[in-house]
Amino acid sequence: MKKLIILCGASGTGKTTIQNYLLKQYGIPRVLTHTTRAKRKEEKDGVDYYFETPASFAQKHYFESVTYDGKQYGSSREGLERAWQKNAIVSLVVDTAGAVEYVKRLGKQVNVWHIEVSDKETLKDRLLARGDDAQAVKQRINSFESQRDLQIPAEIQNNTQVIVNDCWEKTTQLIDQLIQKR
Ligand SMILES: Nc1ncnc2c1ncn2[C@@H]1O[C@H](COP(=O)(O)OP(=O)(O)OP(=O)(O)O)[C@@H](O)[C@H]1O
Ligand SMILES: Nc1nc2c(ncn2[C@@H]2O[C@H](COP(=O)(O)O)[C@@H](O)[C@H]2O)c(=O)[nH]1
Repeated sequence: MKKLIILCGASGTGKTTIQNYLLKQYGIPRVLTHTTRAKRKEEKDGVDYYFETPASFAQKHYFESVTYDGKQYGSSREGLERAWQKNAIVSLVVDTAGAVEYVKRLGKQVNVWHIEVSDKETLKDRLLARGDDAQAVKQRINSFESQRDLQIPAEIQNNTQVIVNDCWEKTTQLIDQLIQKR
């Protein structure tokens, strides 16, 4: 059965870093999604996201879409199928609302990993270290969506794997165990 690993959690917890590790270490492809937010330094269209204008975003058909920190994000069935053509296990980074939607619609094909940190204060430092603008970091950390995503939604609590990403070495040890168990 084709499988989808969903990575969710608050901003700065390390979802994208883990997604990149899965790609590099295990060849697990990423499902690309669409957004209207501005590109960050180093990000590339068609590699990190499909970057859209509000008009081009509105023309696409999405499996699910959300507004997060004032910007639009959406994932498509085509994006998922494209990744599944490369490999039977793929990964997708979405917010917790997206995770709930995928579990509702794809059931046992989905494994949700909720990425957390023990000390919320480290999130701001991580986003600043990533090169994000200080004002944008403040807004992002305080956004309703990032605060909400610190917790696992009740609907998916029983079948979500928690990964506490405080120490990268411990995180990779746990991920290696989870992948090898499969
Ligand atoms: N275990 C860790 N220890 C220290 N820094 C880390 C760790 N994991 C990730 N980081 C760093 O934290 C920053 C944020 O990580 P990342 O971009 O993966 O977070 P994210 O959850 O995808 O955030 P967002 O939702 O805002 O896109 C990056 O600079 C990354 O290198
Ligand atoms: N529900 C969805 N959430 C998505 C999608 N693409 C990304 N995201 C989530 O948005 C926030 C912000 O992302 P960022 O790259 O601007 O930091 C983060 O939680 C992502 O997981 C999507 O298609 N659907």
